[in-house]
Amino acid sequence: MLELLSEHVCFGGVQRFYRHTSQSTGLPMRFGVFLPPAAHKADAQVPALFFLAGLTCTEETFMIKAGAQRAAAEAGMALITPDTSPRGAGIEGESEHWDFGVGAGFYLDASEQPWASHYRMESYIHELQQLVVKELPIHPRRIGISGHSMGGHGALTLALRRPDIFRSVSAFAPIAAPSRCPWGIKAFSGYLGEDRRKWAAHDASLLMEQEQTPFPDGILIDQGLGDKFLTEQLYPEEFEAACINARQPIQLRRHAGYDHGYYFIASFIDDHIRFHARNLAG
Ligand SMILES: N[C@@H](CCC(=O)N[C@@H](CS)C(=O)NCC(=O)O)C(=O)O
Repeated sequence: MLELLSEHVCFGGVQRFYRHTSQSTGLPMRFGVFLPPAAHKADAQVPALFFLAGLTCTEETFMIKAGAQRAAAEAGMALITPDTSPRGAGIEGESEHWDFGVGAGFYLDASEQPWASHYRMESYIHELQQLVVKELPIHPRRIGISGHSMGGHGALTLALRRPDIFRSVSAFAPIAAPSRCPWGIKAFSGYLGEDRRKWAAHDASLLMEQEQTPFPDGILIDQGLGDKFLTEQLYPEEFEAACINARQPIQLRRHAGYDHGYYFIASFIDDHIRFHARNLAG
């Protein structure tokens, strides 16, 4: 059951925000949807791009800051923006850190208490995918996924774990080797415990080592070279090397001067929308 929170006409399509009760997290969750003009036609089923945002963000951040709606309207593509964590779980200290807990769900299902009951963001994204396909004019199999930073980690890992659902994948400045960076180590220790075998199932570079070209149309990653988190937290070169070993086509574009923020994302989002539109056309 979807509760419409707001609706705005945008580039001939419509920007909406919804709330619903999630079985996966056991809590009310919010998400954003942009439907392009092509979705207004009778019996329309448009392709959709899930965009997973990064640490401290909400379902609104990408919709407000990336300026993606113009290209999505032109490409006839829906945009779906989930929140970045459950909210209101009532776990002591869940809002104390900006890189763990609220706003930092890392798109995985926690196995450790007190997080395991509500912090189930991987299951939630799958629940949301099924919900939007059922309730909105979205094609059930033409679904792509992208994301930024923690959301780039989410996009790469969810796509690698379920390439049958997410048929096209890209990322901006992803946390590409979380098992070896401070953000990833903190999140994986807290949500998954200390057994590093569990971590490997949620680490894009380690997952890619076990793969054989899951995305023959390629993976697109953009990375700003002025990104203050690049050296300590992101490691896109590790994911690139794993792709080359697995014969997975990858385009890792390195952009001089661009930082980690949404001015960088806004500069290249149109390329990502067109990349996914091409991959999901068939
Ligand atoms: N609060 C952090 C930064 C958090 C941050 O940069 N978040 C990124 C994702 S990892 C983001 O998209 N923030 C929202 C924005 O830039 O509008 C700091 O103090 O360095």
